[in-house]
Amino acid sequence: MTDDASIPLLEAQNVTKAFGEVKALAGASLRLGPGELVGLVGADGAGKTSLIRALVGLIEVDGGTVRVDGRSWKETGPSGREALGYMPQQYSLYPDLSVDENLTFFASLFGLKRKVFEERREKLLGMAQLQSARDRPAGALSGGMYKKLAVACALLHRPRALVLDEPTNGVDPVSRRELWVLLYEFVADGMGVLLATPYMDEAARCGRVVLLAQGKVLAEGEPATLVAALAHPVIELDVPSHERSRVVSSLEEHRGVLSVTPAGQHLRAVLRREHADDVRRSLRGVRVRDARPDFEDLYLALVDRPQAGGAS
Ligand SMILES: Nc1ncnc2c1ncn2[C@@H]1O[C@H](COP(=O)(O)OP(=O)(O)OP(=O)(O)O)[C@@H](O)[C@H]1O
Repeated sequence: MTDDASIPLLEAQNVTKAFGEVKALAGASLRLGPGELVGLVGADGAGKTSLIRALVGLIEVDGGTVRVDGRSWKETGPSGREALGYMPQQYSLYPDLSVDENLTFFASLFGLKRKVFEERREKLLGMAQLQSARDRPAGALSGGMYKKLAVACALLHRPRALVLDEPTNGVDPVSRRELWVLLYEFVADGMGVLLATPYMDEAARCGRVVLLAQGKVLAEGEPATLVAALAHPVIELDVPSHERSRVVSSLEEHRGVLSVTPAGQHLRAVLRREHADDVRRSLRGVRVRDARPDFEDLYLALVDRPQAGGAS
């Protein structure tokens, strides 16, 4: 890999990919630079895995271009992979091998010299807080420890870019936080990290997000900037539980409502700006207050009724 910071580590431009009749990617673009933490956000089936697979050279695209460090996969050949650490959604470690043995196995795939490997192993075990579990079979680790070991294996060869497909799926909140602390450390060291996530709170923690729906990018930018640009008001409603389903149905049918979601004891709704007064009038008898928009509001406003737009 070159050290030219102006060249993205990974870049997809107008990528299309169909599986039979299904258009998984319909002109998606994304770039990842050094020291960036980019979140690829979208619902199930939005095309996140397909875009990631295209970026890491596992599937050939039908149209558009994919570049790793400024070169196509054809140009780099397998050497392009050395630049990347990749953790797919179903990451397979060897369940009967211990933590140490799994690391040893993956190090051998990358042809690491013994001394180099031993140094990196200790550092990674320390970062992932797995030292005390090093002799435990991978199959006996908790979900979070397993994921951290998988990340450690993906980092053994010191990639400049790390690509993670839904890394915190099925991970408890404490391990999730530990994983995030690790990711921030990598990014602070100059690594580019691309992570696919269906979780809005995780998306909001990324430096930049790319919102994907039906294989297309709906919006891209810094989460706080995107939220600030949401042109539609958000309200919270106090609705007694026996009234909830009726109020939800009537809101969902209203053309002025972009999304309705339960929020603890309340309901939360994003209103189309031009119909906001109309919606409020229709809620006579319900206690309504203005709410501060968050990333989930933005996402739902864009994805639920994408024709409405919302963030520029
Ligand atoms: N190998 C494949 N063969 C057929 N269809 C596929 C294949 N891979 C993906 N698809 C389809 O392409 C679309 C996008 O799938 P993809 O896995 O990229 O989405 P995703 O956003 O990663 O979803 P998830 O979070 O559920 O993994 C889906 O409709 C999916 O069924």
